[in-house]
Amino acid sequence: MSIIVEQLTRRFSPGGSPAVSSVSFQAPAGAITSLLGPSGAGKSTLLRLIAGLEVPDSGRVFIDGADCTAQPVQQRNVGVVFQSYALFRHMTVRQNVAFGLEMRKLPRAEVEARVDEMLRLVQLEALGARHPAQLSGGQRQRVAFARALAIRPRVLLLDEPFGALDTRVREELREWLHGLHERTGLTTLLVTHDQQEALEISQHVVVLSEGRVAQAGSPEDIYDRPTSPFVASFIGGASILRGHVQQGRAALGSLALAVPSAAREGEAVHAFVRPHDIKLARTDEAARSPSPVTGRVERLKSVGGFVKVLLRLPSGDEVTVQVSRSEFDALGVSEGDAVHADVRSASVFVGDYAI
Ligand SMILES: Nc1ncnc2c1ncn2[C@@H]1O[C@H](COP(=O)(O)OP(=O)(O)OP(=O)(O)O)[C@@H](O)[C@H]1O
Repeated sequence: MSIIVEQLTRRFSPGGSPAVSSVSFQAPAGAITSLLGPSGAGKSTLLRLIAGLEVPDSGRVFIDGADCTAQPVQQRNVGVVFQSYALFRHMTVRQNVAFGLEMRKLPRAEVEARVDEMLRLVQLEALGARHPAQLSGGQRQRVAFARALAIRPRVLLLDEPFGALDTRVREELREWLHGLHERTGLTTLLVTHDQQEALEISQHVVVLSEGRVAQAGSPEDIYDRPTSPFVASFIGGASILRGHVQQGRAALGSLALAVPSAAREGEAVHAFVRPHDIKLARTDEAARSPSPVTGRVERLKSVGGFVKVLLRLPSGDEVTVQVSRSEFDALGVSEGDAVHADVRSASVFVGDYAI
């Protein structure tokens, strides 16, 4: 069941800027769609508008092709999971999962059968008699999923569901959610500010900035073909190079890159270069690189299996390059050394960089 949002706007104060401003997008049926953006971009407000927990000033929400803008939350039949577990502390896991079913006055036997099914689905069969306080954070969040899924929702709406958990549990649950989605096939909207999470888990990504859609597309589109400086800088930890159009190319220090077709001679340009899109080579191997730029290693930082190399280019720009530990060992450079930097890929935009 698809979710379609048309020109949705929500303003919290009459004169203020809208939290969500003329937002339109489609979440394809059966896919996980991420709503990705920095804090304050309007992600949660958008999710709440789709859930029916907020009323839009204008615009429409369609679930499975039907306009549900005027429907209250209970009638939309959506499953929602928030960052805070929002479990009832005085109830057992089973009672928590049964809650929505009892509200809907399902027969006792059916409630019990559905709770068993949900606990199996989230792999918590053995913990039904426990109270939330006796569970780990990850287990509590799985109970929240079981509760949301028990009502057989048409779509699943997730607001930073792993936001309160530590990195390792978060990564485990990301995998777990992937498996859960494969088993249920439910159309899912996931609010996250974590680009890694969005790129890894979803088939469709809607990037939001200041209440508007900055770009929507597949994770590959968003990562490889950012259409604005905002998306290029928000995704992928890129370094920025500044320069001008010279002889139809972006002259960025000693680099010359292709420019967008609209660029005029002499106009300011800037480029975003991702840390793994620069290949480093020793200066005595320069001949192998087609257009090498020589930079100086300012700082080296070892981070787990890779090394971050902070490079100062002759233009004065700084770029961060990421190399695997084994590549770095083979390179054999130290702070202060000169190295050749071969930029393999960059996103070039016309204008000065300003965010
Ligand atoms: N109930 C509210 N009353 C007034 N302003 C609100 C309310 N809810 C959200 N806002 C404002 O709307 C804007 C968008 O907030 P929202 O929570 O949707 O962003 P977000 O992208 O989810 O951010 P975060 O990741 O920090 O939760 C913010 O400026 C926020 O202060």
